[in-house]
Amino acid sequence: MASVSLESVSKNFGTHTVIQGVDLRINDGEFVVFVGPSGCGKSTLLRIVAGLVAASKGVVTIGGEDVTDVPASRRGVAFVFQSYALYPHMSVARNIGFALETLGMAKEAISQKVSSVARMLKVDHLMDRRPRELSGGQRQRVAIGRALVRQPEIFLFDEPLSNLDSDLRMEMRMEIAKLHDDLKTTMIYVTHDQSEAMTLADRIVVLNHGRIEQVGTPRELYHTPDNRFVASFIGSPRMNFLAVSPKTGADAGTIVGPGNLTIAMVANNPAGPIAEIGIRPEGLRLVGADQGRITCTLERVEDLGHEHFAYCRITDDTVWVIRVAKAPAPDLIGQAVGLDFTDTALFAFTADGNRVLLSPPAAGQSKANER
Ligand SMILES: Nc1ncnc2c1ncn2[C@@H]1O[C@H](COP(=O)(O)OP(=O)(O)OP(=O)(O)O)[C@@H](O)[C@H]1O
Repeated sequence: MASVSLESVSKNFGTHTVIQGVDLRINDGEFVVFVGPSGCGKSTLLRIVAGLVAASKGVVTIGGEDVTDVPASRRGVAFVFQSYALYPHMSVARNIGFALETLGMAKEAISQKVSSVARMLKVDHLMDRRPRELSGGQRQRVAIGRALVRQPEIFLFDEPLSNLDSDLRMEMRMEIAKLHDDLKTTMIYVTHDQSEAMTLADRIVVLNHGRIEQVGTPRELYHTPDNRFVASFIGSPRMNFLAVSPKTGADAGTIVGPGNLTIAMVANNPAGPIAEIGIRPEGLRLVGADQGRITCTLERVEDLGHEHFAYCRITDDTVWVIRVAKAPAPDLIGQAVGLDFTDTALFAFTADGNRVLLSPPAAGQSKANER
């Protein structure tokens, strides 16, 4: 096991800066997931840790040792790619054991290690097959087996499950979580998939334009995002937002918005005026037109079986999504409805996207339950 630290790491490809001054410490045995929009630099950052891409600036440390100039093969890391990258002409057994062959390990020892890894990953009945004779899930298990057999200090996964269908993804996700529980090896994992990030990670790193927006546990990011970017990125369906105007003068201490919305707030917030509020789909309740705190038009309902999503138009360019347990009556579509919520469900943001508190935290309240 090993810790990883990145200090002021940047990467340029020509004039294009892809990673900008990243500082990050990953603890021994931790499972850290990188998320962020396409092209934000997740894979590049992972490759910098692996040594497959050289940082333009900064220092990479693994297990306390500066490895910035150490080649990938001597960093004690194993990489699992989205594309599996198996050797097509080799059997499953040779694919898994090949790295040990190149190290010059004795045949008998390789065979024992390969068998034990193959049993663990449930591919021991496929040892003589070639990769083309395997399903996507089986190929990914072999790719993980190939990494596992080397007993690396750190596992790096770059979207390992994105070629699999949703059932297999779920199954493999549970197996990767179990692997981490059993081995307790440091793992860094890149994904586009929210549920993978939320369920696998000890901590999630949210990247945007090559910078870290926030690092935290899945719960911290969901309940106490630092800014609008993280608030909108974490959560599916995403948080609802609405532009609002804080009142001044005699009415200071209230925000007003469309649909007769009025919200009490701290007057003269030191971080700057509140420009936008946010609320998650489960923080809203659909009620009668004149019973809610905001009036809107019910436009559409999606039925997912166990839950429903109602889409309500608040203004010409704002539609909110509400998670409802029971589908509203079909004749309500196109009609005015009300939305109710408590202030504790609200998030507030300044015009430059920083999150601010609507009311001062109660004495002794921690960041984890701050809203
Ligand atoms: N070898 C390279 N040469 C030039 N530009 C590159 C190279 N590798 C990556 N990039 C650019 O760096 C940026 C970040 O790419 P990267 O693959 O790290 O993003 P990502 O967040 O993993 O994206 P995705 O989620 O789409 O896989 C992109 O703009 C990409 O085009």
